[in-house]
Amino acid sequence: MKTPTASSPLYYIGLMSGTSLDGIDAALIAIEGDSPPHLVATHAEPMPDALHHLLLSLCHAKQVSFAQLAAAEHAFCQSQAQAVQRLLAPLSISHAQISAIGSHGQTIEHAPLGHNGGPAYTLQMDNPSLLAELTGCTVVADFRRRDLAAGGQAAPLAPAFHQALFGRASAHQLVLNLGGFANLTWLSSQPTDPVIGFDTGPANALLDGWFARHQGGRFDQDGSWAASGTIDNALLVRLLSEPFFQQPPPRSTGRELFHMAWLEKHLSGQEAAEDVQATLAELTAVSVAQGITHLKIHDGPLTLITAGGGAHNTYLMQRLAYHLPGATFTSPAAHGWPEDWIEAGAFAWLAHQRLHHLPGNLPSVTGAAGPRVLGGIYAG
Ligand SMILES: Nc1ncnc2c1ncn2[C@@H]1O[C@H](COP(=O)(O)OP(=O)(O)OP(=O)(O)O)[C@@H](O)[C@H]1O
Ligand SMILES: CC(=O)N[C@H]1[C@@H]2OC[C@@H](O2)[C@@H](O)[C@@H]1O[C@H](C)C(=O)O
Repeated sequence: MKTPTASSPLYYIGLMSGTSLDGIDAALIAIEGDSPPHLVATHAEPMPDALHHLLLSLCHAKQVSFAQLAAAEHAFCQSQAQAVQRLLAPLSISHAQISAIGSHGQTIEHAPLGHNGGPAYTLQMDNPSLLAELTGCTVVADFRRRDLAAGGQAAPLAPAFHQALFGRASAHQLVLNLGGFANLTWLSSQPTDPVIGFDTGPANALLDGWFARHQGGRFDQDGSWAASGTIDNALLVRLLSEPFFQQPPPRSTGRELFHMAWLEKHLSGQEAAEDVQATLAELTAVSVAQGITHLKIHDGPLTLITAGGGAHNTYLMQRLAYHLPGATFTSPAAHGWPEDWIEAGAFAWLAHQRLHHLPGNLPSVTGAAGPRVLGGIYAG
């Protein structure tokens, strides 16, 4: 196994298609010596409408045929291969120089506590064998299930990567990812303190779903439709009564709990659609602020590195600032990592960890019995 040195970096590609189902993010990273991973190039492969709707329907399907699953998996893998092709095409780095692709796969369902008394499971649709065949690269995949097997939540996994990227600063770091769901990572200024990380609740998944239903289109640009509404406090209280928001970490969640039917259950039917959108943004802002309060930070002024697509939602960011008075919001771009690329970068880094037999999880975050080497290798 090659070891990275300052003169010969190792290259990895991370492929992430998150719970927003907006597209496949491809990030090429370089690992040189002991330095934090470096972002070299990126490509966002848009999710074709047909695939977006197919995956969304699978996430909420009560019954699925094997043929439907196979069709979705095949189309998804073709898009992944396309993403790799388009990422590398303008570069002087060839497929042969890629140590491995880290493929997250598409989360279809996540039930780390099991369902109705059944075993814990987390399901990422993926076809790493086909991806290895289509790209000629070694693929590392199935990152979550080893943590689950060790009694962990299998999510969030990004906190370990946040530590690799930002953990050397002398001051504390608080990283907020606003994806389909939101998660927080706390890196203390004392490197010996355990990393804390957990999902705070829904973010873009519900905002996108309500927007698509009432306005058409994929998402509420800059949160302008939400900003045109009024927060419905009674609705907010009903939404926040969901026990998940009171659950102590380790905790993770997804579309199996927070879906459109969950929202509808709490609606009186009298609400204006834009008021619901404003209230959903408020739900994200309040649940993140409550998550931060739960951390009881006494480590200097609060500084947040905000990442994920929700960091572009101006209205949501204004509501977060309102609920976190005195906090400073920074972009990870200051560390060379623009907000949209951290998660894809995380799965590239996890592939490196796997090839070097290094742990990928943080038991202090997921609750697993111990550090574990995550993922399986599919030779190129
Ligand atoms: N300019 C913008 N205004 C409002 N929302 C935006 C904007 N840009 C991106 N978004 C939101 O970000 C979402 C995509 O975010 P991201 O790529 O972080 O999600 P994800 O990869 O599915 O995340 P995760 O895996 O963490 O759930 C879009 O679906 C949209 O809701
Ligand atoms: C099961 C799953 O796919 N979870 C995602 C989701 O999207 C955000 C949040 O919920 C986080 O827990 C996780 O993704 C990131 C990459 C993580 O594991 O850190």
